[in-house]
Amino acid sequence: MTAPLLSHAIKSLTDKLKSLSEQPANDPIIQVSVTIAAIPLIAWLAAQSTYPRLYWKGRDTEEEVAAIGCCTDFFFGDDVDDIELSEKYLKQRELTSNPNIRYYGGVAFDRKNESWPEFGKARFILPRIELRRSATEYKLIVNLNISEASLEQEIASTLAAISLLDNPKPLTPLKKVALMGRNDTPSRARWDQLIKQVTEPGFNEHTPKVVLSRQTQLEVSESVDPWTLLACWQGRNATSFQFGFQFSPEKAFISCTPERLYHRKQRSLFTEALAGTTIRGLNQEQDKAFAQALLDDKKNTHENLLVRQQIVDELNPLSNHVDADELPTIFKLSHIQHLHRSIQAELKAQVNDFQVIQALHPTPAVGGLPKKSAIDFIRQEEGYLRGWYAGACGYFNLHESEFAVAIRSALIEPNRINLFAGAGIVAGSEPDIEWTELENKLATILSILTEL
Ligand SMILES: C=C(O[C@@H]1C=C(C(=O)O)C=C[C@H]1O)C(=O)O
Ligand SMILES: [Mg+2]
Repeated sequence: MTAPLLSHAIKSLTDKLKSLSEQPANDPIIQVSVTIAAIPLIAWLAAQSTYPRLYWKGRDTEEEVAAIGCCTDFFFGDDVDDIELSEKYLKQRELTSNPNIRYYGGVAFDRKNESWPEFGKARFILPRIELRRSATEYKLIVNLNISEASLEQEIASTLAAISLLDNPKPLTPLKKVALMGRNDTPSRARWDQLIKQVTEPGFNEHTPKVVLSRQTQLEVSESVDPWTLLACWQGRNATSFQFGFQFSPEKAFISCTPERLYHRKQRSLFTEALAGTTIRGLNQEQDKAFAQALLDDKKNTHENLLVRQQIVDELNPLSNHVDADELPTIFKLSHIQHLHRSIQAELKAQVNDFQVIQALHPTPAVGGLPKKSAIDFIRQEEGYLRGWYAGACGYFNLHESEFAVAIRSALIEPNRINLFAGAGIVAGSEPDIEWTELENKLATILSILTEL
């Protein structure tokens, strides 16, 4: 049997929703779904006019999700602490035993500092409407939460959200942007000073790694559609996570990141150390030579080893056992290659996602070592607010959760694109080389946006 087209699917979803009032609900959170015919998710999302809009595609899975609207919105502003976050998380988890209910969102890089206003220190959404693809199966899903509203109210709100759905339109090709200006924070001169400070033996002795980053603001003559840009980016780095969160028309955060924070399946946890960078070669032979030089390089292998060490140390108290690759391998992207080590653990019973995030995030791949001293340095010296850049984005649910590290990311605003890139500064780091590494990390997105 072929899956019904969207309009038929919407009709049967509406019927299912209307009949909900005849059955008693087991859980306060109710999910209703129908199978639909194949549909391009990002094009569907770009055509919708409801906010928030979000998209998530895991790195090694055949699953992707586009979602709009809120059934429940957990927003944690500047005055929220980790204890409050964790309590809310646990309470919410108790509301459902359905493993298909997912909360999508993110946690800022620095939970003790100010963040971007609508994104907050953390924000998680149980969407009103989701479109999920699992391999070749597509589903239209709605979520209802009757813990705070009546079933009748929730059915009415969901039907109203469904009535606002728009049909997908093919994405129009992205036009190259006309660059009106570029502004880097920290500036090139300031970068040199910062690298000097961090590599100075007196500092390096107590803080062996700080991941310094830069915000590059591009002023553009025409606004760029974040979803079209994400779709193009996805085409260039298919082996990365791809995601985006847009809580209002004015701001969208998108990312095409290679880096996993963790993937949990029941109590099995998969994480990694991804750090150490070089460029791709122009041909296979040169590419291999760059990879080998990266594997042999002292500074880069040290950058990676510190991440491996810290992740293992953080996971040990939460786990029955932790296994980590002894030797790094190469992870290739369209313009750069990284050193990579896989790490696996079996979590102790009762360890929850929030504890895992608290322990791991931010890892020394984006923060530094020791965590506190590196983050303090970043907070005081970097000169801009990281917000969700280098934060943790993904989803959690009962049996499975997955979070990516939000690097290779951009905050899209009207007539402005903010790009972010960081580099691990350790003993032996040189300002010129690390600055060039930042440029290399932006090469893919810049090649999509500009004529470069
Ligand atoms: C911080 C970023 O990347 C991190 C830094 C790397 C490095 O310095 O070699 C490599 C991968 C990431 O761990 C970024 O891309 O913004
Ligand atoms: Mg590096």
